[in-house]
Amino acid sequence: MKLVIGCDQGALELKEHVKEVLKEFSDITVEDVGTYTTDSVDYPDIAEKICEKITSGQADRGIALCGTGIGISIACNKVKGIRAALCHNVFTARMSRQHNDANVLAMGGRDISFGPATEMVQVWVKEEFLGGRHERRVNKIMEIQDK
Ligand SMILES: O=C(CO)[C@H](O)[C@H](O)COP(=O)(O)O
Repeated sequence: MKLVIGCDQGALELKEHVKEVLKEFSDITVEDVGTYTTDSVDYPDIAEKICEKITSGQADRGIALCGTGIGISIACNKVKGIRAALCHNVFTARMSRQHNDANVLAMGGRDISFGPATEMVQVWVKEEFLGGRHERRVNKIMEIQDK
């Protein structure tokens, strides 16, 4: 799986931690689209970079990080084809894959500590979409963006 990851200044340390976690998965490659310093940036710009990688097929899924995860998830969800899930624990991370087929995991660097983030990422990259009734609902979500 090709993963793209990005953050603003509110989640720089969490991004570096998540990249370390992802090194344990030999079948996952990670592209980091920034930001790379503590200088202030605008999270919608990072969201666009992450989503462009996914919608162009250069990445399968993404991890989007800002201070709370809220802004960057809102921005990602403006992009057609993106289902960004702002998750706060292992349960929501798992459900975002099983029920929502989320292709972007959003987390807050000022909210989630490294321990929970480790488990959330480990679960999220491996969990599969269950399909069935959930597929019908996800399809309806995707139809909304075409209205
Ligand atoms: O969480 C965020 C958006 O939802 C941002 O990371 C946060 O607003 C950035 O704040 P600051 O400019 O003070 O670093």
